[in-house]
Amino acid sequence: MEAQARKGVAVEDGLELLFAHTGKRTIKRVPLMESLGRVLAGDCYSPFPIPSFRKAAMDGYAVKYSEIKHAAPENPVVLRVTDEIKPGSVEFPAGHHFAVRIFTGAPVPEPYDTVIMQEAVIAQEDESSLCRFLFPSERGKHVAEIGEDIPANACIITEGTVISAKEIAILAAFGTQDIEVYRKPIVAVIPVGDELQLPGEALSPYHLYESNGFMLEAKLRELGADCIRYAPVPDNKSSISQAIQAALRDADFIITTGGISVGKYDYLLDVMNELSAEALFTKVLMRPGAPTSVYKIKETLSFHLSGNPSACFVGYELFVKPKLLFELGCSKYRNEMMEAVLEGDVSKPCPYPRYVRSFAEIRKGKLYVAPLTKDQSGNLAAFAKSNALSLILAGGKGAAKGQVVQMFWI
Ligand SMILES: Nc1nc2c(c(=O)[nH]1)N[C@H]1C(S)=C(S)[C@@H](COP(=O)(O)OP(=O)(O)OC[C@H]3O[C@@H](n4cnc5c(N)ncnc54)[C@H](O)[C@@H]3O)O[C@H]1N2
Ligand code: MOO
Repeated sequence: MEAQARKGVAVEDGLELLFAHTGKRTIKRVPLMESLGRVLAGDCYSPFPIPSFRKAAMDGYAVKYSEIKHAAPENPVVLRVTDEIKPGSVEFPAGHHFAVRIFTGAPVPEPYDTVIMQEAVIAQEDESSLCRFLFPSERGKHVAEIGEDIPANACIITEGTVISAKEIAILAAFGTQDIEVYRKPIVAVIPVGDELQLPGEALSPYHLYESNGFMLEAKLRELGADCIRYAPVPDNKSSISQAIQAALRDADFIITTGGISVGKYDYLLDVMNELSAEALFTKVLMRPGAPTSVYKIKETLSFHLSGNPSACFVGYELFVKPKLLFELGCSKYRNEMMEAVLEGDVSKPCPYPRYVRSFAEIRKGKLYVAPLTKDQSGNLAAFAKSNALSLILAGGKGAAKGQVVQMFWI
C-alpha cells in the first residue's frame, strides 16, 4: 500500500473498530489457585450463608440478654459459669445455664443471644464459678448472625472480575475447588527486521538485540495471555508471509513489530494485502506509533506495531491491551484516563496527540505526572522510570509545566 493511501484514524475511532470485531471467547474450568489473575466467566453465587451458624465474635461469655440487661458496676449481675464452648464444638452444655464461657469463632447456641467480652466480667477466683457482669451490653452484641456477612444465593463476584487474592479468599471460604474462567488467548509475536538478533548470539556489526518481542511477551503474560514469540523474521515478503500464516494456525491473535512504515523494506502492509487481509486501519493519528495498523485475516486480528520501542509500546497500550482485555472478558478493559498536573514542559509541537512516557505519583492527595526526558520513539531509557503515559494534545507548542493533562497508568 502506498504511503499516501494510508488514511489515519483517531485513537478512539480505531478502538471502536476493534471492539466491533467480536472474537470467540471460550470458557475453561480451572483449579481455584490457577484462577489467580484470570477472568471469571460467570456470576458467582453463595451456595450457603456465611457465617453458616451463629458465631461468637469475641472471647468472653455467652448470656441471655434478659439476664444481664440491668447490670452496672455498682449493681453487678452474678451468674454461675460452669461450662464452655470453643470453636469447632459440636456438643453444647445441656440443661439450663445462665451463662457459658465462649471463645471467638465458637457457635452460640440457643438460648444465648449475646456475648459479653471477658474484659467486662470479673470471674471470682475461688471454687464458686461465679462471674460478676458489670455492664448491660445490647441484645445480640458480639454475635454474628447466620448470613450476616454473606447471605445464601447472593451474587458475590460478578462475571468479568479479574480474580485476585481478595476473590480467592471469598471463593475458598465456600470450599470452592475449581471455577470457570475465560480461556487465555494465545498471541503470536513476530519481530521483523534484518538487523535483529537474539540473546546468546554474538552481535554482528550494525545489528541490535531484538527487545520489542520480549517486551510484548512480558506485557502479554502480565495481562494473562499466552504468547508464542517468534525468532526475528528477515525483511523479505515470503519470510514474513510464512510467519503470518504459521501464526494464523497457532494463535488467536497476531502482533508484529517493525517493517510497517513507508520504507522500501517495510513489507508488512504488502504482505497483508497479498494475503487478502482486510485493513481495519493502517495509520493512527498519534505519536509515537503513527504507523500502527490492524488487519483482519480469516477472522483473526493482526496488530502491526512500529519497530521503534516506544512506538511499539504505545501501540500495544492503546490498542492491543484494551482489545485483549475485552476478549479476556474483563469488565474494565479501557485505559482509565485521569487528570494530573504536568511537572515539566513538553515543548515538542505535534500535529497529533502525543503519548509521553512519564512518572506519576500522588502527593498530598493530588496526582502529578513528570514527562521523562529522552522520550524519543527509538529510545529505551525512558522505560526504566516510567509508570504512566501522559497525553499531550495536538497542536500548539506542546504543554507547559503546571498544566493539567490526561494520563493513564502503564
Ligand atoms: N519517510 C518516513 N520515514 C519514517 C516515517 C514516515 O512517516 N516517513 N515514520 C517513522 C516513524 S514515526 C516510525 S515509528 C518508524 C516505524 O518504522 P517501522 O515500524 O517500519 O520499524 P522499523 O523501520 O523496522 O524499525 C524502526 C527502528 O526500530 C528498531 N527495531 C525494529 N524492531 C525492533 C525490535 N523488535 N526490537 C528492538 N528494536 C527494533 C529498528 O532497528 C529501527 O531502528 O518509521 C519512521 N520512518
Ligand atoms: O510514530 Mo513514530 O512512532 O513517532 O516514532
